Amino acid sequence: MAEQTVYKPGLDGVIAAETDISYLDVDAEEIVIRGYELIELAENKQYLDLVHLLLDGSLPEDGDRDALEKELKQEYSLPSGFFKLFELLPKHTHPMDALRTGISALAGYDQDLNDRNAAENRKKAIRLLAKIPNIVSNSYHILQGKDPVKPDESLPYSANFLYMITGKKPNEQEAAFFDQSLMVYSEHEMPNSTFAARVIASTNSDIYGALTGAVASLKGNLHGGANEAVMYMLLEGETVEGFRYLLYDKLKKKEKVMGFGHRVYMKKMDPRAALMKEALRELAEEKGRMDLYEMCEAGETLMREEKGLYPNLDYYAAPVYYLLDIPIELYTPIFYASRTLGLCAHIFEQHANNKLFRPRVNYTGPRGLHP
Ligand SMILES: CC(=O)SCCNC(=O)CCNC(=O)[C@H](O)C(C)(C)COP(=O)(O)OP(=O)(O)OC[C@H]1O[C@@H](n2cnc3c(N)ncnc32)[C@H](O)[C@@H]1OP(=O)(O)O
Ligand SMILES: O=C([O-])CC(=O)C(=O)O
Repeated sequence: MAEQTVYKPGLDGVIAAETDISYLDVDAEEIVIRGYELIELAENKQYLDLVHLLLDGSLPEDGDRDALEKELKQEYSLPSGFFKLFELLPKHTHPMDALRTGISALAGYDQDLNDRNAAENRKKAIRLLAKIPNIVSNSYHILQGKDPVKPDESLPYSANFLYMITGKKPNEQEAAFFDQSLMVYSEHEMPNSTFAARVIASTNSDIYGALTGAVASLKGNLHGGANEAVMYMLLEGETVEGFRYLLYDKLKKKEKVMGFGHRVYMKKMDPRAALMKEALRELAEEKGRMDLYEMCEAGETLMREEKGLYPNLDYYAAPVYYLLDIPIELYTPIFYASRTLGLCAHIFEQHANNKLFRPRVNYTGPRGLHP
């Protein structure tokens, strides 16, 4: 007789892996990343420190961060002729689709595609972390009929990413909030995209394939695509009253309100959203856009009172990106670019201790039919 197992729709609450990368401890309100707490890291460290933590196993010590940054800068450029790929795409292609195409294409340029020793894995991750911001920014510019923006090696890693997107050198505050957003987006245990990447990696498929699948997963508006959707909603609302009206209307029509709810946090605020809310307050004050902050707060209050739902990271990251002058279609690609870090760590872990993912089903169809 077949072994009896319990069916959990959406694998809700199911343990899918053993990992030493990260863990959401909802009761303790901690996002544990290799033993450290993500919010504390985001308040005190930089994205490159997290890169060092996730790829090299520890926070950087004297000189390590600079050395890492140097390695990344050496890998910024894309293979010659690579941008032609984006010239061939229809102009209305979404940047997430362009990114998916770009990552997939990188596989062909990797001479050691299936080499998986620790040194080679690290090299692949560095290459991807260096090149993906270039793909995100410049596939967008090319689709817009503009010239690509060359990376500026005089800028720190994340400031350069923001510069390649906007074409303007960010000031210190803008660069710091952008870097902080990359930190909070970098890794989050077992979301759909990480699971998708690990499922693909578990067939012994290569890192580019696993990352390509993860782009498709992260694009959906129940996952990463929500940050872009939040901003369109805020713009449609226009004012506090307009936004409240829009949200009431969505709730009345039983539509989901993007940026609220979370499979793991459920009825609690995502700790990362609280950090981005504070970033939004400071940026809004600086840029004279407290109206945007007030709209977001009004939405937060309404959703708590009406539905008992709390904001997730996407709700507050979206208006932060708006105030950083980032085009809305790039919000989800930026999330992905940052998450490349966590995804690489998970793919390496899957390859190092692999068991093919292959679950079973509860069959609900007919039997005994004949042609
Ligand atoms: C960084 C990130 O990727 S975070 C996630 C970003 N995604 C979003 O913001 C999209 C909006 N949120 C959602 O759709 C959900 O909260 C999810 C997908 C994130 C989590 O979903 P699940 O754990 O599967 O919960 P599910 O969608 O079944 O929701 C449970 C109940 O809460 C309601 N609910 C959950 N989120 C929302 C929401 N944002 N707006 C309105 N109602 C909601 C559902 O309608 C459902 O109600 P019901 O039981 O009366 O049918
Ligand atoms: O954990 C999840 O399901 C989604 C999420 O917040 C993330 O990927 O950052």
